[in-house]
Amino acid sequence: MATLSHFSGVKTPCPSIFKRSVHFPQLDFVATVPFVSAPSKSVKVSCCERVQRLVCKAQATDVNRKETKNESFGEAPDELTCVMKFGGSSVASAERMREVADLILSFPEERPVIVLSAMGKTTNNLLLAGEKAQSCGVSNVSDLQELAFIKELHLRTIDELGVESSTISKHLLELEQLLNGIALMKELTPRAKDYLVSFGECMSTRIFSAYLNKLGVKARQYDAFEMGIITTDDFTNADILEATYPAVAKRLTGDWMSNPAIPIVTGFLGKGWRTCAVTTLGRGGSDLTATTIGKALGLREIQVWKDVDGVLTCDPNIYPRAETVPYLTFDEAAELAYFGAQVLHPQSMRPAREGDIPVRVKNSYNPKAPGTLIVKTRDMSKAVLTSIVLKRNVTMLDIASTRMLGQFGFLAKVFSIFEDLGISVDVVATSEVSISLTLDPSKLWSRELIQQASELDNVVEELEKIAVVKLLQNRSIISLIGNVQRSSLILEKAFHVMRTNGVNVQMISQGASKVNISLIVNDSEAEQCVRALHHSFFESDLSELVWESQSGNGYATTTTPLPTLSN
Ligand SMILES: Nc1ncnc2c1ncn2[C@@H]1O[C@H](COP(=O)(O)OP(=O)(O)O)[C@@H](O)[C@H]1O
Ligand SMILES: N[C@@H](CC(=O)OP(=O)(O)O)C(=O)O
Repeated sequence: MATLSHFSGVKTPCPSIFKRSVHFPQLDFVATVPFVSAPSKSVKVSCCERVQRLVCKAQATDVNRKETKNESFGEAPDELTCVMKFGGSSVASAERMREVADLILSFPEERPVIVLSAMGKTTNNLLLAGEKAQSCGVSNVSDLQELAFIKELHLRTIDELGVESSTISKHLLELEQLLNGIALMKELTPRAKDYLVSFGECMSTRIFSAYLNKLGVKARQYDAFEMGIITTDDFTNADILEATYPAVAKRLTGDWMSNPAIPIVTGFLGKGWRTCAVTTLGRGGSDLTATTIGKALGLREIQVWKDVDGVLTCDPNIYPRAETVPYLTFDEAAELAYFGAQVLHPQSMRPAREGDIPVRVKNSYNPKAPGTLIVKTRDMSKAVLTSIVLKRNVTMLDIASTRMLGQFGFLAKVFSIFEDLGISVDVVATSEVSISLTLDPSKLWSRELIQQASELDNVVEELEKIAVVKLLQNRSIISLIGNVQRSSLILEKAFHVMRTNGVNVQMISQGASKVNISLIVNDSEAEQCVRALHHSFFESDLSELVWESQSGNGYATTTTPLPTLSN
């Protein structure tokens, strides 16, 4: 991974050459121009100036190579090197888009595929607009506050970046027509929802691509659903299908070889393989788009640029003193994402792990911060706890067989009920005749509230045919992601914190080879537990404990006073 080299230095405006570059179609800067490393003087310069400088340098130093390499002999351009995904907060305004363009240009050695999310809170606003149109049957959807906000944001951005309003005018018009349709039908199906939210990514990528082209940097916009991202037809939560990888590789590599331009791809979206309709990959799904493209092209690295310094030791909204985790394995990151850390999409590690492609989580607001590097293996010899994750609003079921002894097949019966009802289970603790488990809220949340309630009723009704069932709601899963080789130490310390704070752990689960220990507590106690656990594991010295537990007697004693709950 390259270190961030900021394009700073003596201002070198080169207007004539810059102008020429705009009209010079072969200026495939990413493909063939060897960018020169940054001068050391640190003077803030605009993106425009950077491009001018790149163009000057390219023309001054590489004219011969360029001519012989691509044009005279028709050789293929150098391959694409990495994916850079920028989330909604990274492209929330014209200013942020300029900074992202700057950032991309500050990696002269990279030939990246760019994946973008919708601008800022656009996805939320689109969903809200859809729901209002459906429920209020708005006669004139142009009155919808959310639609007005979306229009204003995108038009202002276009204006401030100086790109043509025609870049997205068709989309804005179509969006309004779609909302009118929803209002008329008073219906917002999951399929319509996915089509509705797709406007966010379709517009952000078009604006950004037009802006790069305006700067003289050749870029090409892609809608993921036209580019080979093929998914199941599970609207609002679709899965990537295998056919995606060859299709995406063929399309992106083919275009790049024949006419190099930075691909700017819509994150989050796909195309259902049966319906051919637009699908979405679940909230935060652009991370998955990025890792999918990384695997499809066999790229060197996948970068996901966020608004935090990397993956942190816990959610900074719960505890602002959370620290950056420098290294994670794919397994740790997947577990962390699955158990609720918003920073990564739950499925996003799968393609990266399959392709063994490192994922780097970086902060677009603070590019110099080293971020988090996620790889296949890492040195765990000193690792105890990596991160604490909280999943709120979880439903727990306590199921005890009505026949108390030796009832083989009991667990199989319980799980077949969940299978039949299509409900995923998260955490399980079991004996031969009883089982406690939590239900995966992400699968339940994607359904309507009423549907959720009746689904829970159905589960209980079915289970009551073979067991006594207790339904416990408003629970939280606190997941301790770390080194299971140190599970005794982790558990000792965690339970000490819980006891000191008077919290009763209602269920605990730890797999043999997993990187995760899950504790279930009441929702109302959960955040305070996370803060106390964080303090205990990350803000006190564990080295003595680690040393003692390694050196033989198996007993680790706590030397630091344990914190009590506080808000
Ligand atoms: N363990 C964690 N590490 C880092 N960020 C976290 C963690 N848990 C929750 N977050 C939240 O995730 C946010 C980043 O994820 P997200 O909003 O999806 O990023 P983006 O939209 O830029 O892709 C952060 O702003 C932070 O509030
Ligand atoms: N825009 C989509 C997809 C996404 O990945 O967004 P973000 O990268 O901002 O989390 C969402 O809000 O869910």
